[in-house]
Amino acid sequence: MNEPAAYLGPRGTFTHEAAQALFPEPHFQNTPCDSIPDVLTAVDRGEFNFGVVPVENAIEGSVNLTLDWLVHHVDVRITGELVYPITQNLMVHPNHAGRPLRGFTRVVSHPQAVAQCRSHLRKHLPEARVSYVDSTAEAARHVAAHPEEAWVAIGPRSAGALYGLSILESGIQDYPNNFTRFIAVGNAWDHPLADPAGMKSSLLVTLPSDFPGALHQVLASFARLGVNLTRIESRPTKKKLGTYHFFIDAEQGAEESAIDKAVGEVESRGCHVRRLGSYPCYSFDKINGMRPVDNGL
Ligand SMILES: O=C(O)C(=O)C[C@]1(C(=O)O)C=C[C@@H](O)C=C1
Repeated sequence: MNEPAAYLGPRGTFTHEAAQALFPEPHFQNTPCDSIPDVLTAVDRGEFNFGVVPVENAIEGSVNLTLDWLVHHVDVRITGELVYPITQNLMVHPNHAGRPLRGFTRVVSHPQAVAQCRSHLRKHLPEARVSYVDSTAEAARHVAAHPEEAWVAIGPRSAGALYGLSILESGIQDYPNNFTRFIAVGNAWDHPLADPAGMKSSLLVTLPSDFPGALHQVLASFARLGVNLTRIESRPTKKKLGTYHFFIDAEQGAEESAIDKAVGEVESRGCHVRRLGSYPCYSFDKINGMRPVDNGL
């Protein structure tokens, strides 16, 4: 059928790997976009039925660009989630593979990837300047395109293989349990390979005004109805300093209507609640025992 699914590209990003797990080829055709806003906007406009973007990392936390774009620029449904293992690698043009680490002048990567390796970089590449690009695979492509420069890219092994880089070091993230949560957006689809580990609902809650206990009351409604919240994240409304939207992820338990009841209560207190989607959650190791995608390289 070859249904196209958009992902944060170019080929070889972690998001590409996540997209391949969520939307396996040949049934789907994973198609790169240049940035997270491009993926979300293309899905919002109906140019793609499906899209995949990162939303949270175990070390660095939220991918704010994804959260903000979901709130302010598009109206797309979250339709699935994948928690995927992240191994960061230091990769260089083969011309420089024998150079000592301190001889490299520039580190190129996505801000999330750099942040996941901050101590490692301070220790081993203290003099190198950092240049940020829109994805780790873009960083690999950039380093490959400048063989005359002593630059390193941080990113997945698959990007290194795709753009002809040598791996100098693997697993350079500062903490071992590095995972990123990716979301699928757009239309619902049946994942052909796996049973989900569970179901979640994502909600965007905006308080009517700031008064003592406002957020407490919201959380109390979920607690009273026995709804387990797995995440709460605030982002500025961008309208006034000190005002926030709250992203709340709620586990869908046995009592299916509990979330609806909690949302009803919260709305009756004057809060605005936008439902971002109810969706199945996949964990990479549980997708039919698959190992991390190697992009067939
Ligand atoms: O640049 C990539 O490879 C991406 O897929 C983006 C991204 C992110 O934004 O979090 C995805 C996973 C890793 O946490 C690092 C970067």
